[in-house]
Amino acid sequence: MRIISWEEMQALDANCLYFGLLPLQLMENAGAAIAREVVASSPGKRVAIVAGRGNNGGDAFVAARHLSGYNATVYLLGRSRDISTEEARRNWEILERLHLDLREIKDAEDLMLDECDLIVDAIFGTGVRGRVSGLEAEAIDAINRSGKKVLSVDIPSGLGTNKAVRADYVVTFHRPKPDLGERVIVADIGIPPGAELFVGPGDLGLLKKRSSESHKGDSGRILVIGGGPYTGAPALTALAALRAGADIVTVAAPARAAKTISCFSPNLIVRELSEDHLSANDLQPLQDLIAAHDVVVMGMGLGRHPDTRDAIASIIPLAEKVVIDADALLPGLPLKGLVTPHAGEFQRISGISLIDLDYKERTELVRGYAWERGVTILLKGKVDLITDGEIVRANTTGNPGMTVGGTGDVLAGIAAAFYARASALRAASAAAFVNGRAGDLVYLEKGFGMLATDVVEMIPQAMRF
Ligand SMILES: NC(=O)C1=CN([C@@H]2O[C@H](COP(=O)(O)OP(=O)(O)OC[C@H]3O[C@@H](n4cnc5c(N)ncnc54)[C@H](O)[C@@H]3O)[C@@H](O)[C@H]2O)[C@@H](O)CC1
Ligand SMILES: [K+]
Repeated sequence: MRIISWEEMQALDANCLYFGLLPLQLMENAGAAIAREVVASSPGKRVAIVAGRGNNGGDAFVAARHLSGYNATVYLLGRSRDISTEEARRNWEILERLHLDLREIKDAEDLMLDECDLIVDAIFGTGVRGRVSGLEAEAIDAINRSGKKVLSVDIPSGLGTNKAVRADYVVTFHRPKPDLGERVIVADIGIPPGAELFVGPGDLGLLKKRSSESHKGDSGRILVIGGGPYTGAPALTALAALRAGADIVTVAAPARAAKTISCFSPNLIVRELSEDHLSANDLQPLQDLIAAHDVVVMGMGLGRHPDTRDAIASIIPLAEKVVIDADALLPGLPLKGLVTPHAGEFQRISGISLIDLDYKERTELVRGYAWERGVTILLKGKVDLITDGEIVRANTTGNPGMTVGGTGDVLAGIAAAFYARASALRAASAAAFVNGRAGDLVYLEKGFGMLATDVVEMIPQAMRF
């Protein structure tokens, strides 16, 4: 089973909530799973549950309720009025009303661990931060000194800090996590595969955060190489990248197009290339520009001049991170980074037709192609498909109004901005979600009268939750 990182698990939790799977439901399943393991492994009927005031404790409150027939005592470290989450509080209150054996303790000496057959450790889960001291540290020491069998809920409490529980085994939820040691039981808590497949707001949390001390350029410098016969497309990409949080966006465009692009917005920095189409003559200045940016996004509005094809072939290998879109999607060219075709463009580069195939068949073909070429593909469609050849994600935001010209250019800009802050797979997943959601928000106001520029303006709102 694939190990999931803690931050991925947090993102998954956020997506579960977005899809309507409430934390209280997951907590019920988590607590029931803990109780099942207690029944399966406890040497006797006396169980001491040592709980903190967060959701890790909440899982254990649920477990206590499921342990009828057991002699369970719940020790809450601190006061019940300091329980920090709604879900944990609600479960505590049920236990209170039903008169289970509950003890709110101020001192670790009040833990009667000698009397039990098994300790359930639910002091901290993934929410532990900083140093552990005071009552919690003393309780961890008491558990470690007890000589009793210890079952930790989700993780050994305090793992990764100055003080941690030494667990005999850990019941963790949904998937194995890193650093849990050898005796780990993975409990299903009712998160279906779709919650991992479909992109949601949790994926935005996987982009590297902007820190409060960040400097100009820290959040991404994006170079758009586009324009020629068309000028609107690269401008949309550039503006979308800015709205998605990039610090600096430069558009490098053929001479005449560059002049028009400059007129679209004073926010754009535009560099003029030498001719009226991209050609090998511009490789030197482009090489310098590429080195000065984190991500290159190219193809929008470039046209099909034969010189342009050769120039694209030379540029792609120069960029460390590149988003390849539109007119840069040509057969026989090198591929790298993130490739963003619709089904027709996918056929053009790969020779693979996706027409009349069902979702599964399409997914397998696209995943296989991404694997073979060593790239991440964002296949745009009614349901967007994102894959790096191993992991497959899907996005369902967006609406038929988005068939208006330019929304693909917007998506490429968002993807480039996010790519500066994450892997191609994470960037493409979050970008597909945000682009579609921005379109959905515009649709509420403007219906099918939406323009790609409206979608650009809605990006910041689509990123807020
Ligand atoms: N959807 C979800 O998020 C799910 C979460 N679940 C459980 O929720 C846990 C995470 O819950 P929480 O985020 O509430 O966090 P925790 O329960 O791990 O801990 C947070 C609590 O500890 C306190 N705390 C943190 N660091 C401290 C320190 N160094 N010293 C003293 N107190 C400290 C916080 O103020 C807060 O009260 C998971 O490990 C798992 O057990 C499960 O219910 C399943 C679903
Ligand atoms: K724990």
